[in-house]
Amino acid sequence: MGLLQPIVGTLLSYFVARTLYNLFFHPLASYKGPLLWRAFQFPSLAAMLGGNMPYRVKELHDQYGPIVRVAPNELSIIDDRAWKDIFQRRDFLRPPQWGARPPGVDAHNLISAPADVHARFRKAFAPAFSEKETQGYETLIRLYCDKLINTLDTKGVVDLVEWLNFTTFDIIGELCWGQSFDCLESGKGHAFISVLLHFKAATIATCIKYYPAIDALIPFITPKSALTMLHNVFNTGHQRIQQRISGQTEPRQPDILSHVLQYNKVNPEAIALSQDEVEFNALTMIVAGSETITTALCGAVHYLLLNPSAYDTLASEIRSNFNSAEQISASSVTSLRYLNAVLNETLRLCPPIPDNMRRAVPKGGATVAGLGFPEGTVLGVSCWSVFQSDQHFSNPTTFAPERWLSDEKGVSHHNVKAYYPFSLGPHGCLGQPLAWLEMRLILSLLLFHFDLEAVPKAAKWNWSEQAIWWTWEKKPLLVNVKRRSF
Ligand code: HEM
Repeated sequence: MGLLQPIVGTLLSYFVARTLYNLFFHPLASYKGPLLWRAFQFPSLAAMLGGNMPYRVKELHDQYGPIVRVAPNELSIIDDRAWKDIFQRRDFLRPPQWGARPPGVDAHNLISAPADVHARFRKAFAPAFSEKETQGYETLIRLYCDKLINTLDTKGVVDLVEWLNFTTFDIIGELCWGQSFDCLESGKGHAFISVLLHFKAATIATCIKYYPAIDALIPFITPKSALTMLHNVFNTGHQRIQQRISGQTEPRQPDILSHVLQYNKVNPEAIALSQDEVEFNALTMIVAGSETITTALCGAVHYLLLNPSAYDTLASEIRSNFNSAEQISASSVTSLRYLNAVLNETLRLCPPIPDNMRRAVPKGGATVAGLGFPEGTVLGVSCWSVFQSDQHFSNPTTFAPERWLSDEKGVSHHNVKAYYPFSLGPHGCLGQPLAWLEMRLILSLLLFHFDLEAVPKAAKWNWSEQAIWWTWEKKPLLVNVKRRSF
C-alpha cells in the first residue's frame, strides 16, 4: 500500500502531463482533429481494429479539411502535392510499427527494410517486373485464365471473390517460385493462403507495436497454434526456395525467382540477397501480388453489375473487338479505352490499399504540401480519402468510367495528380505492369465468354459496407455466370 500510492500518483501525473503536452505544446498542436484523437493514440487504433479506419479518416477530412490530426504524432493529408513530396523521397520510411517483422523472422523484406537494404532488394527484384519481362509471363498467366473460364463454365452461380482469389494465387505461386497452389484445380483455398491473408491478425499485431510493454509479451501470449501456423508458412517458403536453389525444381519458364537468383549469381556476396531475404520477399510478393488484383477484379464486377449501361458498353467493346478468345491477349487488350476507364474507375472506388500509407518525416524535417514538418512526424496519405474527395473528383461516389475518357464532353472531372492507386517513387508498386496485365486479361476473358448476372438477393450492397483491415474484407460476390451465345 505504501508504494502503490506514489506509483499511481506518478503514473497519473505523467498521463496528465502527456495529455496536456499533446493538446497544447506538441509541434502538431495547431492541426485540427477530434480532441481524443489529438490527445491519445488509442482512438485511431480502435478504428483500425474495428476495420473502419479509412472511413473515419474520410469523415474527419470532410469535417476538418485537407489536413487532419489523426493521432498525437500523425497527420492525414489529401492535398495532391503530398503524393510527390512524400513518396518520391527515399528517406521517408514507414514508421517502425508499420514495417515490423513477424515473430522469429530476422531477415527484412521490401516493406520492413531500411533505405539501403531496400535499395538492394529493389535492384534484385525490379528486372523481374519490367514491362518486357512481364509480357513474358503471359503464357503462364493465360493457362490459369483458361482454367478459370473452363471451371466457371460448369458452375452457374459462384462466389467470384473465391474463384478470382484462386486464380490470382495460382498465378503468383507459379510466377514467384515456379509452383502453383493448385486452387483452381482443387476448387479449394490453400492452408498456406489463409495464414498469409490473415490481415486482421496483422492489424492487431501492428496496433500492439504502439505499446512496447505489451509488444514484448507477444511471444508469450500468442497462442502456440498461431505461431505453429506461421512457422509452417515460413517452412513451406524455405523448402520451395531451397528446392529451386538446389535445382531440384525448375520453373516451366523464367519466373520472378529466376531473376533474383540470376542477380545473386552475378553480384558479389556483399550485395547478394541471403536465402532468408529471398524467402521473406517471395512471401511478400505472394500476398502483394494476389489479394490486390482480386480486389480490383471483384470491385470491377461489383460496379459493372450495379451499372448496366457501363456493363453493356464494356461487353460490347470487348465482343466487337474480338471474334475469338485466341485474339484476346495482353497486347490486344491494352488499348481498349473503355476497359482501361473501367479499371481506373474501379481502382478509384475500390483501391486495393485503401488505408493511410504512413511515412515518418526524415532527419532535418521536410516540407510537404507547402508546410514544414519536424523530423519524426508521421504523415499519411489514404487512397480512400483522396479518391473520394470532391476536391479531386466530381461526384466522387459515382461509378463513372467516362471521367477517364478525356474527349468525352460534359463528364465528371478527375485530378490525375491526386490519383496514384499504385503509389509512386522508390516504394511504389513493383508489380504494376503485372497487375495491369492480369486485370485487363481476366476481365476481358470473363466478359467475352460469359454473361454475368447479379444474383437478385445479393445484388445491391455497398462496397463500403465492407470492413478494412489493411485491405478489404470482401463480402461474397455472388454472380450467375452464363456462357454467352455467339
Ligand atoms: C491492382 C493491383 C495492385 C495495386 C493497386 C497495388 C498497389 C500498391 C501500393 C499502393 C503500394 C505501396 C504500398 C505502401 O507504400 O505502403 C504497393 C507496393 C508494392 N506492391 Fe503492389 N499493387 C498491386 C499489385 C501488385 C502486384 C501484382 C505485385 C507483384 C507481386 C505487387 C507488388 C508490390 C510490392 C513488392 C510492393 C512494395 C514495394 C516497395 O516497398 O518497394 N503489387 N502496391
